[in-house]
Amino acid sequence: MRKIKIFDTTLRDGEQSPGVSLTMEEKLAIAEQLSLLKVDVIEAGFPISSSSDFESVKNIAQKIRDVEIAALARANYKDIDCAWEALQEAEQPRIHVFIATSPIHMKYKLQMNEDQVLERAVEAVKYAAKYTNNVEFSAEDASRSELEFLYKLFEKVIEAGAWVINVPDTVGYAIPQEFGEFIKKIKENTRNLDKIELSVHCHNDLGMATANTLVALKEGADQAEVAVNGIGERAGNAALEEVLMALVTRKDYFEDLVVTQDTTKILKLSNMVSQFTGMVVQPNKAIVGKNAFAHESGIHQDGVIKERTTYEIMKAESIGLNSNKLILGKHSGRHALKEFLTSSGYTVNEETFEKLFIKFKDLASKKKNLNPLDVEALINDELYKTEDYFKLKYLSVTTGNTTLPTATIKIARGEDLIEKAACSGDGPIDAIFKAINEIAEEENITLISYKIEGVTEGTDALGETTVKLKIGEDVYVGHSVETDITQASTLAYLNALNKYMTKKLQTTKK
Ligand SMILES: CC(=O)SCCNC(=O)CCNC(=O)[C@H](O)C(C)(C)COP(=O)(O)OP(=O)(O)OC[C@H]1O[C@@H](n2cnc3c(N)ncnc32)[C@H](O)[C@@H]1OP(=O)(O)O
Ligand SMILES: CC(C)C(=O)C(=O)O
Repeated sequence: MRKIKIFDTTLRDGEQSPGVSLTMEEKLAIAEQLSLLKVDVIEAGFPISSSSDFESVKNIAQKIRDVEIAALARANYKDIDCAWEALQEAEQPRIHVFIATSPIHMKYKLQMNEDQVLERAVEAVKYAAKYTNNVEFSAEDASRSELEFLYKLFEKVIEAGAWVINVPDTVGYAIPQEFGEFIKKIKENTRNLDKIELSVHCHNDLGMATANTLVALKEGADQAEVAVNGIGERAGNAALEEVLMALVTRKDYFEDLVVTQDTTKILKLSNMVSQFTGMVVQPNKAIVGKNAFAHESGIHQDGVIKERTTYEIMKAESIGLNSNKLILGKHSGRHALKEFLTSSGYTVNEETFEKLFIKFKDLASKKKNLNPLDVEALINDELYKTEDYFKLKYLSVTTGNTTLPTATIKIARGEDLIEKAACSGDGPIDAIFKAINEIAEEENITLISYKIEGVTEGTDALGETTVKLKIGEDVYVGHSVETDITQASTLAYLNALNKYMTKKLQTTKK
């Protein structure tokens, strides 16, 4: 039997998805869920890339136990020092050093030749190994690199102290059979590779990240680098839920491979990542899409009623879908909500619980059929909200086919200064956003996307609103869940602005 390690890079490569910017609280919440799912390694960030990445890695390293915490570093002393500083309080720290090895990357990007890259890689791994014996080395763009060069380089970095060798398909170029052969050759021709761990990190540019990962594991790789919902640079990374469920569901095929994760935590984690990143999961997405366990056509429904396995290869409960048997509604009391929180893995103090209970009752009285996802969205909103610098006090919107859409809004700014604005717009939402901008008085705010989706079906569905604002150089994702879509849009816009203000005020204090 061979234990496969699941290395999650949602917080590092996942956060490299265009337009995604997670707050520290959101990153910590995701890390907590990853730890409940029992991933083996959490790549918490790339500390040198920004002070907020540094702080997030540090925070996660302090708080998340029983999991290896990795931090990324280029092959230079400054990056490695910074990664190590951020990892100081980690129970099981890992420094992840990388350098590109393909002719294209070496020639054009690094402007280095093979000897220089080899020397730099060895020097960097030796340096990182002074801090910890848990050093991972990645040969960026390995799948487009010369094999002979990789054998030599890997041997040297293993000698220098690397404990994990990672083979990334950085640009998602590999084809499964070919990638399997590639891994096999690396295993056969690299001296001492059997004494350490071999990893793969596959991107999805041609839609083959999961397939490439699985074939590599079958050929002897020990670790799969994945991200929740398959998010990541460009078309994303191999999806955690796909790799994991493939290994579990096709145990007959992957007979000698063992994974130790709790798959029932998948759906909650997927929802959280989707909510915080604003990257909505496509309905037909494998494992976590809302259609993944739904049957629409009669012949399929008939089959499933007679015998579930006719059309289902996995149980919905195995990923945490419908596992909660308590029906929450407007007649539910504190005990039921507490039970829901506990069984969903949330721990809250009494004060937060009371706030949540009031919000829950309010929601339940507006919405007849509460679904567990509605309640989870409400909990996430309450638990991981940012400081409310701008607070909504009053909102009135008039619109109609013969009326100019107009929004009147009152917002508490900072401690207690109440400001008022009234604006008209192309539609009610446009009018609301203009009125908020008038009060916020921030220059260079650009709305780059606005999305509203029903969390559940029906006209009383919760509107899950996601707003992305570009302010200066950064993108801020605001999120809100309400039954009233004008209110949801206002709160999502304010949420994005509050994230911006939190960052701005933190920077001013420093
Ligand atoms: C495949 C991957 O996912 S790699 C991780 C990608 N993630 C990121 O890039 C995170 C966000 N990045 C950033 O914030 C910035 O790029 C920073 C802070 C990391 C670096 O910023 P800058 O110092 O301004 O450099 P910039 O990004 O413009 O260029 C990268 C430099 O690193 C060099 N470099 C790239 N990879 C490596 C490496 N693995 N080891 C050593 N040097 C490297 C490049 O050659 C270039 O060097 P040059 O300035 O001498 O030409
Ligand atoms: C840093 C490495 C592992 C990476 O993200 C890639 O090559 O895609």
